[in-house]
Amino acid sequence: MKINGVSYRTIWLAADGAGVEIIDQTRLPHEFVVITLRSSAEAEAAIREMWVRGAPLIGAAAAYGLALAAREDASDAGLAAAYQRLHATRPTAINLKWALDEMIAALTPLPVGERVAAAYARAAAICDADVAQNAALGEAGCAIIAALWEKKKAAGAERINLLTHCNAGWLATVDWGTALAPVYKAVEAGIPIHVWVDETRPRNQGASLTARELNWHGVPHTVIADNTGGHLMQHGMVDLVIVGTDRTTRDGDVCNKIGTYLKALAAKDNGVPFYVALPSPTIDWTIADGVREIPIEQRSTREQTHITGKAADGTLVEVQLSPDGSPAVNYGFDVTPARLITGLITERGVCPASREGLLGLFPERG
Ligand SMILES: CSC[C@H]1O[C@H](OP(=O)(O)O)[C@H](O)[C@@H]1O
Repeated sequence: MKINGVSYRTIWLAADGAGVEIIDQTRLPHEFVVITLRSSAEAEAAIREMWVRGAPLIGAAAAYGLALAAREDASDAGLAAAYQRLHATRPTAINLKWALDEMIAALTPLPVGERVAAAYARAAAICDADVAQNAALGEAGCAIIAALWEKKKAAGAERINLLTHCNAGWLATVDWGTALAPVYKAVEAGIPIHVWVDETRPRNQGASLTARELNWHGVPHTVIADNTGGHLMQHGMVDLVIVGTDRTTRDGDVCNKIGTYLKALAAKDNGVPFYVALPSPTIDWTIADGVREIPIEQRSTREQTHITGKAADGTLVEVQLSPDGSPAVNYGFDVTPARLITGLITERGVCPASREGLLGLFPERG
């Protein structure tokens, strides 16, 4: 995507062909800082501390993390140890395990001396595939928006109002994004679209990252408190919802940022179409029941009790929100059952949130 006219991905190979460069998303929206990862330990930290985040980008970062690990020790044991360290960074996004499995499958058949070059090549291919998949799902989602716009335009509407939760934009992937890819494609198609941006407590990925993206891209948007969406839906101010996902089961249950389930309930109650956008590496074909089988990350309660923002003098400051001694709990994700989902938007098209729907698009998984 473009930032002030300059094209960026979220992760790329450094000019020296060894380091891996990322945008430090903990510094956004107020500071744009690029970090060069030079070790597998730094790649682990980047994922664990959410310098990079978002399921597809976590996968891409893990892939390059294993390439950095291969430079350190390309033996079977060395790669296996790095796999475990990277896999342990965050538990929910299945893209992490998917990417690590892809890397191991590509490297272990090779002589040790060929593994570093192959690792960087496979990591680059994983990134390129993510970009292509998200562009394709963006087109599929844009068709949904376009059809809805035709109806709304005929009824006299001036724009399409879309609500999204958290950040499932290009900052959550290598490029294009998932939930926001259809928005960018709709903007390219000249459809007047406005985005309601859930701030998404506690880390505020919506307010700090989705708003940042849409601001850079010139897409009309409004940041709202997480609890506002239901009210907007009751008053006909939301035409559709598109969110991302960190892991979707073979039966269509969707794990996404905490609060997604509540938006889906409100959408169902108000007859608002609720779509989930995902590239296929986000599908966990090994599980069916998302509520019971998907591990939900719990993060530091400091993310809940404190917040960081820009002070009047432009410096970034952290302040405490709740009183000393008041306990907090910080669940990172929840699961939206398939019954609440209108459709899944994938790189192969749109399908119902069901085993039959997914197998219709991915028959090789049958
Ligand atoms: C396209 S994946 C985006 C997905 O990832 C976010 O989680 P986190 O920021 O904690 O990595 C959130 O669940 C988004 O929907």
